Amino acid sequence: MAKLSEPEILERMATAKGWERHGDMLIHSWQFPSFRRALEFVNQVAALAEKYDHHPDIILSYRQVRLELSTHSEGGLTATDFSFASEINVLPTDR
Ligand SMILES: C[C@H](O)[C@H](O)[C@H]1CNC2=NC(N)=NC(=O)C2=N1
Repeated sequence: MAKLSEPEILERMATAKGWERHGDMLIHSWQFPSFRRALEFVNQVAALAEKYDHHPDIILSYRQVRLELSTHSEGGLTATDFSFASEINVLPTDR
């Protein structure tokens, strides 16, 4: 999976709702009603990570979850990061 060019990244950012770009990373944070809910969400993300063999950095702080997506092997953002972001965006986050 090739590293995306700057124009390709900018084009895809328009569809990555809620995600912020920080250099070579896509970042999104969520606040959940409880630690249990935050952990459930992390477990769903972990299942996707294993399914797609693509593993975001996951920061769980009490009720808050922050995900950082990047393709380490390419040293940048690839199409996989953007498809992964879309998959995460359809997970329930306000249950
Ligand atoms: C062999 C396996 O495909 C690689 O180690 C994968 C696993 N998950 C990964 N996840 C992410 N985010 N970047 C990678 O480069 C990566 N490499």
